[in-house]
Amino acid sequence: MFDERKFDVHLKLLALRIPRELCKVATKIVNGYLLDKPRVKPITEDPACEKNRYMILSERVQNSDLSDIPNDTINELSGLCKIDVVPYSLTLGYSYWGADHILKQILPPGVEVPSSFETIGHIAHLNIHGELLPFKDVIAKVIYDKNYPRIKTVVNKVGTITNEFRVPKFEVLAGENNMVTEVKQYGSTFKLDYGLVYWNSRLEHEHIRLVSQFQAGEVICDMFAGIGPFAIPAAQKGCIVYANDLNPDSIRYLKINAEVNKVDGYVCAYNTDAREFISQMMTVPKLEIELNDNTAILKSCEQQQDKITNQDMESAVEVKEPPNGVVNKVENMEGSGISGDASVASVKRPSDDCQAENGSARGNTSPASRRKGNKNKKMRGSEIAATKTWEHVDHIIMNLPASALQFLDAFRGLIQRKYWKGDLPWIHCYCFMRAHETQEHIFSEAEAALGASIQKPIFHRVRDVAPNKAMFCLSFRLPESCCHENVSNASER
Ligand SMILES: C[S@@+](CC[C@H](N)C(=O)[O-])C[C@H]1O[C@@H](n2cnc3c(N)ncnc32)[C@H](O)[C@@H]1O
Repeated sequence: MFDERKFDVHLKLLALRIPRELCKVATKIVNGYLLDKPRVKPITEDPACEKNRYMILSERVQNSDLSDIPNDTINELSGLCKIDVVPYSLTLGYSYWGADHILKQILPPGVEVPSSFETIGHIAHLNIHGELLPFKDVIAKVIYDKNYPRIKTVVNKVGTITNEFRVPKFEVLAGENNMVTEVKQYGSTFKLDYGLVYWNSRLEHEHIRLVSQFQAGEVICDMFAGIGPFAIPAAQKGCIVYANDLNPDSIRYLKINAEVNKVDGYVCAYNTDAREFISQMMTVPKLEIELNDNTAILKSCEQQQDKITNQDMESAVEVKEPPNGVVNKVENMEGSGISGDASVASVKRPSDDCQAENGSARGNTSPASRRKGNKNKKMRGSEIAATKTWEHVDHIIMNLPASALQFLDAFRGLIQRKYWKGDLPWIHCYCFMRAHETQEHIFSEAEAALGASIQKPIFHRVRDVAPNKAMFCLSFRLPESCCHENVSNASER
């Protein structure tokens, strides 16, 4: 590819031959006149005699009579030992120079040298384009050589991201063709195939910033979860996490990561469209509605019976029994020890998949009891099984900045207020803002999608993604007016 010898720089230097045992003292005396180059030791072995060592002098010392060094120094050194000056040749070659130095010599003058890159485990991700494209292989080789063994694969992004999974196309330019890697973020380990799933190491701080707002025991829905950089740390904190992604490979790795980080008991994984996912999370199951209706009927029957019994006490009239079906159904639930959870679990919905993966499905823990979650305590399968997401979710994460605002329409009339307990969820919706846009633009787009006005929104600048484009997180509590009040329209599934 290129001749590495062309980077050789030959230095003609001088060295002092000093008895080995005096080197330490002599170094102090000639301090400031020894060779001072990164990664090159100024004291080396004398090839002719092991009793001596060479003290290599700096390039500033050119005369063998040492006239470049002050007399005082020379006199002090002469008092220590006989001064013996020898010529010394040093070659600084390809292995010595850094990537920046080498690339500057290879690339045309004036171009920006691409010596920095994003690191994902053992992979170096370059973004070589335009005038540098003809040099991509040589750039990759230098970056590989200079960073091996930390970097074992060098890839370049090809074109722009067009697929909905937000995964760039890569070409491997140097090293092994292996895109499966492992990264660590704030104590969590993430395995991933960088060629198949979305990953951005630059979001590390944002992942932790958001998760730091969550409390142990809270219920989190991550609509665009990827391989779990929000979901896994949230679960490690003791949150119950429902994590979804459309990309099946992301979900495969999300499950692997939940296991690797020992939080598979806290994470329920879904592989569907975000709208479908959040709708399934918030839909009150038919059996729940029936149970609710039956309980209401039973209550009214009991009240009726009490009334009749009271009347009976007063005057002997015929007592009407409540409908058999109602009594039997409720008695069966109570008498057989089958809880409401079991009846919910029998409804065919994505949580059945979760049940298969985690040995559980959603159920009926109240927000208050869930808040007792403990970071270090392994959650019992029943706790995640007992979570009814249509009754309470604390936070909903939407990290698909290019279009998450448009997905906010999914919340219109989604929550059945009658079944919901406590505050409505916080929505954390990521978006991009261009230079010509303002926060008000984002805000009105969000309100238009929701069909409701947002109170007290919080804008957080995440990072600049391009000179004229920044990523933001818009956080707000879902407005009450988004809720569906009409219970009779609840899903019949
Ligand atoms: C920007 S990434 C964010 C991933 C992760 N939350 C993170 O912070 O690294 C967006 C994710 O949304 C997923 N995605 C794209 N469209 C989707 C949709 N309609 N429904 C669900 N997930 C979708 C992609 O596969 C991708 O993993």
